[in-house]
Amino acid sequence: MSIIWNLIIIIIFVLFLLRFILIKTGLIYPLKELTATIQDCFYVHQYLKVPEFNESQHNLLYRKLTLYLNSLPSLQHSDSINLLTTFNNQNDVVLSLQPNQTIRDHFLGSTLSWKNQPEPNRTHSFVLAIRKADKRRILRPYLSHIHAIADEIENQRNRQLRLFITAAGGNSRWRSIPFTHPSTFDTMAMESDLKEKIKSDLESFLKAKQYYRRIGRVWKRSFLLYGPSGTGKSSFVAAMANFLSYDVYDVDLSKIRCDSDLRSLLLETTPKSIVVVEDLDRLLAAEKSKATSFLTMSGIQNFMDGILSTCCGEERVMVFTMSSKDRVDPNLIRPGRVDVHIQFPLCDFSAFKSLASNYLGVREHKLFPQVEEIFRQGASLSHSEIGELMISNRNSPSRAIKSVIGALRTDGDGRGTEEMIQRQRRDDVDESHEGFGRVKDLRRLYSMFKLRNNRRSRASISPLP
Ligand SMILES: Nc1ncnc2c1ncn2[C@@H]1O[C@H](COP(=O)(O)OP(=O)(O)OP(=O)(O)O)[C@@H](O)[C@H]1O
Ligand SMILES: [Mg+2]
Repeated sequence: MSIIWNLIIIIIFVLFLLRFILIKTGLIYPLKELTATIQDCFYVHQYLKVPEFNESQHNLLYRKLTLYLNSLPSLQHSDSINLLTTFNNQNDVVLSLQPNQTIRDHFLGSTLSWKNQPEPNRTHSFVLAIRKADKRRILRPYLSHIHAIADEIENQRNRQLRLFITAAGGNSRWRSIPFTHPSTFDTMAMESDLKEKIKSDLESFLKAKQYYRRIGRVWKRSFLLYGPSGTGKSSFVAAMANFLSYDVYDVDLSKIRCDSDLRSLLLETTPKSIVVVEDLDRLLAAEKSKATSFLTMSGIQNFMDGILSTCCGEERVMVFTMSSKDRVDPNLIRPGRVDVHIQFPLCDFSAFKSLASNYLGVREHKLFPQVEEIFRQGASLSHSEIGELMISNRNSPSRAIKSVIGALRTDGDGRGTEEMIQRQRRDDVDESHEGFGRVKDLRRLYSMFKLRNNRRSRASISPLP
């Protein structure tokens, strides 16, 4: 009896070992193929051909089939496949069947196989082998399934992001233009840990529909980006939109007359979008000073809570930017209303190196130790100021870095700050006719003064519980 038990244990062990080896070496896939081919021998098949051309015209079904078959997970296990990039998006690598390659698919419990068959006139056809017994039951639903999946892939690929802006005149309508901002998380000069945290926060948000439903919360995530002017808050919003493939709705509160205007604007936004309110602190201060404003604090809070958005779909990200958290009512940015606070500090040495690598293509330079020393002494400028110097001297990295050193030095002993203030004053005159221009510039001046005292603040993300 014990011999039989030992034998059983040995057989189980050998089977496990064999399975492990097959999986590790990838031999499991050709083996599965072989079993499926042997099984197929016991069925009678019908062959249906989908040619690339219908007389001289492109066959639409062939095109959709190409998209569908290239998306099948089983394609990844094939011995050899073509790797292609699409015209629209060069980062989008697609797999494709090679001539005479066969791929299996499973649908409603049936196994089907497709062969990419070259034709004599340099065109191709896909040939479907379907079991005769299954044809009546599955052929129609299978073709509809192929159409649906191909359409979905096509929509995803062709999706052109749009930027919606509040139309002038206060009639609460959005106007949209293609959103082509090139900013991505890769081009943002900020701490890499912070970037990774934000990316994984956004990724886990995307997957959390059921979770939000279960805990009874609106499926949205709110971010507060705060920091001095030119430190990348707006670029970061664009990077988020590109990362998530979301449209951007830029809410200009100065054009909103009352709470109901704000409500109807929000109701007109679509799911999978980022709703942005820039310079919230400045706008709130301006609203307060207005003699007659029908936009109330509770209206703004309801808007931020996104309660209204539940009736027209969820999956929204809301972003508020401001120069400093200190000047707004803490209740406005309390946990639950704003989930993640991200600080955008002035440029430090590590951000300078990212900018130099991005704008000038230099990762190391003999002037870097000098730059580091100046940063260590407390000098700093905004990313946009340093970026501008680099762009205007992009043909000579040494000149660019020297001009940054010069700007940091002048700023360090105070002359730069004065110069910048003068420059701001000139801008002030130019912009003062534009509603909030003066308030914005005063804010910029304020950040220039702060610049001298508070250079070395580090980037931080503070997710609220
Ligand atoms: N962290 C950064 N990384 C890379 N580029 C940056 C960064 N910060 C700013 N820039 C560059 O500086 C310019 C201005 O940045 P941006 O408009 O995003 O700043 P901001 O914080 O929104 O300023 P403001 O508060 O005045 O609106 C952009 O062209 C951007 O390319
Ligand atoms: Mg901005």
